[in-house]
Amino acid sequence: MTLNDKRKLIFIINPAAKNGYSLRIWKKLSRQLQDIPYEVFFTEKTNDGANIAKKLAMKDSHPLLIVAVGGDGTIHEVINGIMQFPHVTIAYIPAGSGNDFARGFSLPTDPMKSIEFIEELMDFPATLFDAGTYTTNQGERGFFVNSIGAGFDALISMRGNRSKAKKWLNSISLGKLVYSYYVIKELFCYRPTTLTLEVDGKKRIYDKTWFVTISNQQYFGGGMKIAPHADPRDGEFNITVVHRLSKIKLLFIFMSVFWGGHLKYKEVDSYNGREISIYFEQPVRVHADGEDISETPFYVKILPKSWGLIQK
Ligand SMILES: Nc1ncnc2c1ncn2[C@@H]1O[C@H](COP(=O)(O)OP(=O)(O)OP(=O)(O)O)[C@@H](O)[C@H]1O
Repeated sequence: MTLNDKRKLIFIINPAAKNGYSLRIWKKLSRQLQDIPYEVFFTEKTNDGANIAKKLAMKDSHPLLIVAVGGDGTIHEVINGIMQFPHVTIAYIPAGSGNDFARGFSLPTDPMKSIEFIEELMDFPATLFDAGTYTTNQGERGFFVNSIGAGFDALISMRGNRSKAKKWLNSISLGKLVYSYYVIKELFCYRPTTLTLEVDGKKRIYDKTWFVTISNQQYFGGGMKIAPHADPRDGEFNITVVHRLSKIKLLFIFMSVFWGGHLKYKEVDSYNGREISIYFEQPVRVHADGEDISETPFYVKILPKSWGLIQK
């Protein structure tokens, strides 16, 4: 890279992530950045992260380093904005409640440590990672980098994200309690249904399915190791299906996901794939990187080494 090719540094900040923690972190970070030129943009509502990133990428063909500051929802939006713009590289400062992106891509979870290595490595070659692309029957399209999933987990994630209680529980660092509440509540109402997957041309049918998760990296749900064998650089997804089990056993297996112990149960199936169609007999909710997007059916495909991240 020549001097002219040095990346322009741009921050996109979600000031609302983790109930304002993100904005407090940014105030600290900006003091550290006093000698470096940069531009900064703040999101105001859902999807601003993607729209701001896309506008910047389209406007400027100079190499850009866009640093997302916020939670998993923020990095999800920013990456959606820059996919297919190879002159844009991504960096990330974790300032949300879940931190699955930081865990899954081996980034420090401490924002101050993150800014130090971003400053140090901002003009070095980026590491290229896989992403997934999805298309639903309703016509929604987009990208994901952590995981996409349908069924019980997507319903919990939608209920939790929309919950008003999450805001004030986040302010006392107990935001995750909201999800535990909805797990127990929905457990009594949820009706598992038949899932048909077509994975790289091969059909697989699962009756009484609770959920399917298609993972690019290991973590989801704020630190649960749903896909211990997923690797975001291997050109494949790791698929996890949980089916045919009682509510009590689901709770037990659910807890074992925190250390990846769920794979030993016969009701949990796990294998790799690149191109997958997902159909449930009764439509169920779908999340992409923990954000509610639509309902089934939908189709996903791996995009190997399709975006660059500054990584230590
Ligand atoms: N200024 C804003 N005010 C309110 N919501 C915003 C604002 N900017 C962005 N958002 C929305 O906030 C939502 C949550 O953001 P994000 O996921 O980054 O934080 P979080 O929920 O605290 O963290 P995590 O997803 O890691 O648990 C996103 O869906 C995003 O679209």
